Amino acid sequence: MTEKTHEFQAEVAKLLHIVAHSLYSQKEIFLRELVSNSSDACDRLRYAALTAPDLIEDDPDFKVVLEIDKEARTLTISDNGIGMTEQEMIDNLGTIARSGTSNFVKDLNEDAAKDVSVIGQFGVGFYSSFMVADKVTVTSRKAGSDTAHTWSSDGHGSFTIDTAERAGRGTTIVLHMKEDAAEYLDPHRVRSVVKTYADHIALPVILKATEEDGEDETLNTASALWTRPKSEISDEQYTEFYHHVAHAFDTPWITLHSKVEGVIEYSLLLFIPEQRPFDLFNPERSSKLQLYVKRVFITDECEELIPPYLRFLRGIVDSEDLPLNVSREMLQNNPVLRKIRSGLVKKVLGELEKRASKDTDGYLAFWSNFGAVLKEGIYEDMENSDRILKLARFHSTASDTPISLADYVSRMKDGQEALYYISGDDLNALRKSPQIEGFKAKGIEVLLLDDAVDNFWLSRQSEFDGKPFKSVTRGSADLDKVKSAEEDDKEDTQEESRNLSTLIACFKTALEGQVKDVRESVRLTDSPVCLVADDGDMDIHLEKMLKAHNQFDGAASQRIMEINPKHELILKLAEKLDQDSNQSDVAEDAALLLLDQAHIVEGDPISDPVAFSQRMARFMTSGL
Ligand SMILES: Nc1ncnc2c1ncn2[C@@H]1O[C@H](COP(=O)(O)OP(=O)(O)OP(=O)(O)O)[C@@H](O)[C@H]1O
Repeated sequence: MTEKTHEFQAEVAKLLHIVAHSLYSQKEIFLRELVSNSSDACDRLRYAALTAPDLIEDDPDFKVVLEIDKEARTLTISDNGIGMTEQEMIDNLGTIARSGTSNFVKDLNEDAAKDVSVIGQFGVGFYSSFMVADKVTVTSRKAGSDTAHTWSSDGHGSFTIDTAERAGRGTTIVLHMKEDAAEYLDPHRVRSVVKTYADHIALPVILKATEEDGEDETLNTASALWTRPKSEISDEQYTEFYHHVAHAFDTPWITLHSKVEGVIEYSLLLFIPEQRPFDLFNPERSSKLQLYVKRVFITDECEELIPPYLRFLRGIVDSEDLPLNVSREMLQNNPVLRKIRSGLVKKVLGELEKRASKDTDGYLAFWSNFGAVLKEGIYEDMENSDRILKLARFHSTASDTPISLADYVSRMKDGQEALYYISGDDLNALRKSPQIEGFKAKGIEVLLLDDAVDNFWLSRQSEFDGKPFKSVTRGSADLDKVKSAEEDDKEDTQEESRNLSTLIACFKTALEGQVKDVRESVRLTDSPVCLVADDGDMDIHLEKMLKAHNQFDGAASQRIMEINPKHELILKLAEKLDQDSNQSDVAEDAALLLLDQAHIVEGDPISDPVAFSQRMARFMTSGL
């Protein structure tokens, strides 16, 4: 066969340009990436060989071999893993296949990209070779096949594929080192890089002797990290293992390493990242936790291992009880896995509870990264919803930092019976909502729920600590039971409400068909009017959110317009009407203007902008 030339996918070409020109000082990570890929390739073959043992019969000892050739200026990384077919090389080494990653690269600007911790998140992986090499060849033979192919590229726009010879299965990568990367042709340097970044790799990483009479040297400990005693594992080794399993660059916030013994037996080494992975909100909500059985990697796509609301966890679980030849189908509804899953959930929630009380700042940072995901558990995991609710933190009118519901309850006023909240998607807008004015004036705290997921769990969880959740944009505000510091005197209120009855009647006529009712408000102090939902209707913001997600198919409920009985505008209008009943045209204009204004405050469109502006002009003219 003759050599065939292929163009890189546009995003790969862009990525390669960024990688080759990266100012990143830790170029040595290329070796970690390549050794890590080799180790993954061996893991995958070990798994495949459980059902097809002849795949590895001729060469059963998995290993990665490094070879330095100073004269040729090459560093070679070989493995006897699963290998790649011609098509797999084209796909894996010419495109970015992982979902979400491609778009991420497309939108990446070069300045941000110089920071490898940004590009590292989506796995620059194999392509990091071009940080140190100006030419890379990959020769691979798939296990079970007798043909091999060589992929070759200088990283500029295209690569070639040709047929090749390779003695056995596996992959060999030859890096032709750049002038400024000569240090990686020095055995000392290679040894130290492997020690630092790949000591946790569970198979031997061997450096071939450079001299005829020298001896090959195994550079790493070569046993699965989680099988070693905790006391023998340094923080750095944990972090490196985390980088390997999570394809991440940050330092884990929490590392959980333990062995569970009893009816079922398993080891776990779990991490909670410090930074939010870029694909956390992918619609699949899939977990990346790796499942091993007796040290053999089985899969990193096991939905049964951990619920989606803990999908930010990284790491491994190694079971002693599952059979080695467990198939993906057997993992579904498996009682052993169910027990492991429940154990993992308890362990993680327990650790989060500990941190929430001991490390408030760390916990709040965790919460801002992963809180919106963890909250999914409040409605998905009935068994643990109370625990998760206690772990949840929320913005509120009384605090600049998010608070717990226990904090909220401890600050409830005498006579206050509910936990009040307002939901929406813009925290700043929520803070300024007219519906919370009266609560603020009475010193009653209101939770500001600005995550879309809040509306979901609220539909399942009606109370906390025996007290109901109540939306401030729905139903009556029942603020009367709570006294503020300087409560207005009662007679005054009665006087004013008497004066408003004509105005309210006039407003009702003017807004017929547009609102369900017009009534006096106890929740307003500064704004003249606001809209609220009737007791039996859907909360305003919930309805809005469902509409935005095309999940609302009922007829929109009409709102109640509440008017502020102490607002100057309302009082003046009422006075005018009481003095001269011919002023009802003015009151009608005012009603329509105020309704439009209330819609604007809610961030909703107004039904007739032309009529609105004409009315506004009339009103302003009459005021001049
Ligand atoms: N030594 C190897 N043997 C077999 N397949 C390999 C080898 N190296 C790379 N691959 C294949 O190429 C793909 C792309 O590798 P690359 O390092 O770019 O990304 P990755 O390993 O999937 O993710 P990450 O970069 O985050 O580690 C791998 O998923 C794997 O399928």
